[in-house]
Amino acid sequence: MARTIGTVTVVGLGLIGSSIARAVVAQLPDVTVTGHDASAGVRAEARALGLCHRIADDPADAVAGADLVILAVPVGRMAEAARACAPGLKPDAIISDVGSSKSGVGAALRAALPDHLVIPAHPVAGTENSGPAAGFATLFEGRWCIVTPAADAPADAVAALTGFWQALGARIETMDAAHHDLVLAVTSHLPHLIAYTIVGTASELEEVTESEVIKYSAGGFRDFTRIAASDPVMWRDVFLANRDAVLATLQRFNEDLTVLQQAIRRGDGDKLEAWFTRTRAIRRSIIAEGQDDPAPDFGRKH
Ligand SMILES: NC(=O)C1=CN([C@@H]2O[C@H](COP(=O)(O)OP(=O)(O)OC[C@H]3O[C@@H](n4cnc5c(N)ncnc54)[C@H](O)[C@@H]3O)[C@@H](O)[C@H]2O)C=CC1
Ligand SMILES: O=C(O)C(=O)Cc1ccc(O)cc1
Repeated sequence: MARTIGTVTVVGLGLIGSSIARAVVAQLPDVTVTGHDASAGVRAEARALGLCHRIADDPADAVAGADLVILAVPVGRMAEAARACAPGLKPDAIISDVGSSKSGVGAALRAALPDHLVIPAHPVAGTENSGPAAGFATLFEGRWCIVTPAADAPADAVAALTGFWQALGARIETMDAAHHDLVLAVTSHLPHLIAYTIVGTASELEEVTESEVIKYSAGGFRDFTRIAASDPVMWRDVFLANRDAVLATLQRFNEDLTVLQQAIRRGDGDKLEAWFTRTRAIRRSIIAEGQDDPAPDFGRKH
């Protein structure tokens, strides 16, 4: 018989956890959602916002009876969150997460819960904001959710988890955790590192006063400041967890940056123009395939 998910517990009620809770309430009227957060202040805020059917103070109590438990805490906190839930878990519960890196998180969760089924996942959707008030029910609509099951994960459980994310509006891709980490190092982690770098560099340049940074930040720099406002704890953990893939990607990036630096120094306009023509074609092909951001202004609206 196909697995059904009637009760879900979300552990960690920040941007992503609160968005899951809101989306379940909005999209899955037959599913009961319970929430827990280690912070008493966040639990109080979640209660005031009416995010879940129930908010539990104790993690083991929160997961009692849950068919699906989703850990939505920073990557470096996943294992301790799982251990705190362990005494209350149903033997056949599916344990999943939303962490931005997958190999290390999967290994940590399986080590923390050796007798339970762990199916890691990553909704590739978010904003630079954090906390329970920042979430919204439509966050996952039209966005990818990458699921990284172990090769021997039961098919009915994988289908139940992917069906859950599809019900929240997500598109599903299944891949190996190591491949996920390499892809996301390029498409998400490196861009965040570049944004953190460029905003820090600009503020440290003595001739550019802080007021000038603000005054002239209407262009591309403004987009970098949005990304560089992302949660420091979350991103510290992502870079520590996805160290190898980020360092490999950064090596390639530095080599390419040196090529462009050399072209500028040598006055090699052909090289620069050819490079920029190629990158423009990449952007245009992404748009032609309908792969561009379905909500381009989402970061500013919420
Ligand atoms: N922010 C984003 O755009 C995205 C984030 N992610 C991933 O989602 C996860 C959560 O990120 P956000 O929701 O943005 O963070 P957030 O900072 O908004 O929320 C995290 C929450 O986890 C709670 N928490 C920390 N340790 C805990 C523990 N041991 N037990 C219970 N609660 C605990 C915190 O009190 C906080 O309320 C991270 O793993 C991140 O990598 C995934 C996709 C997008
Ligand atoms: O705000 C942005 O531009 C993002 O890139 C959001 C984001 C952050 C982390 C993820 O793992 C997935 C999406």
